[in-house]
Amino acid sequence: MNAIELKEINKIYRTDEIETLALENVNLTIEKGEFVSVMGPSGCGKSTLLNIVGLLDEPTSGSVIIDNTTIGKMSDSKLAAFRNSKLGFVFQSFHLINSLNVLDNVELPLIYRSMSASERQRRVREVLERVGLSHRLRHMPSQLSGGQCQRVAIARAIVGNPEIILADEPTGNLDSKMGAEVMDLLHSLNKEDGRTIMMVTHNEQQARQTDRIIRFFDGRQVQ
Ligand SMILES: Nc1ncnc2c1ncn2[C@@H]1O[C@H](COP(=O)(O)OP(=O)(O)OP(=O)(O)O)[C@@H](O)[C@H]1O
Repeated sequence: MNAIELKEINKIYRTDEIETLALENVNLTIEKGEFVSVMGPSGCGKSTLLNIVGLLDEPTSGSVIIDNTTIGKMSDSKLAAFRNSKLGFVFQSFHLINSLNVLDNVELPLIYRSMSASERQRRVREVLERVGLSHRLRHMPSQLSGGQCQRVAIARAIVGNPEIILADEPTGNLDSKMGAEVMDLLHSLNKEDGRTIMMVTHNEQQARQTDRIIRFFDGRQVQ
């Protein structure tokens, strides 16, 4: 079973003056339960790829298939609901809401689901326990270390129980010890919970610990 399939993906950014071919004929299959790294030099198209897989941007041509559903023309609300149920996002700079405490940040993806408040609270506490932050529920992001912020962000990414986690340089802003903790957590979400993970990274050592490295150069897959 495949979690992610890309077929003949091209992405061209057009402005008045220039056209940039950011992805060229990308074909990619990621199986359910795989942990894959995406590597390549700055500007080679990694973020563009992650945005397309994450349904945050559309390819210029080609097809995107997530969990056996071909993403065609869906209304914005259908697409948002699909994204919300299938995909969890983790970013380099955490993207937490600074004015909300840990509990409220993690609850956000559940707000639009038909779920009772008590069920939401139960689920939020469960995932915060999963990432080892049960003792920091009422802290604000500014009162947490970088590694803790990223663990809150991971809890938020998994609270809706998505099968796929997309991580864009998840340890890029962390020192090596905190980075290793975050990587351990991602590996356990993959091995123990069976989630598919696609991670962009510049860290060769972390990439080698994943099942497969996909390398890009100049918008093309090189192996
Ligand atoms: N909105 C945009 N408009 C025009 N060109 C863009 C846009 N976004 C990205 N590009 C171009 O597309 C190419 C791929 O960019 P992308 O951000 O995907 O690279 P990247 O591999 O993620 O780089 P980095 O490692 O530096 O984050 C680059 O040449 C970039 O300049």
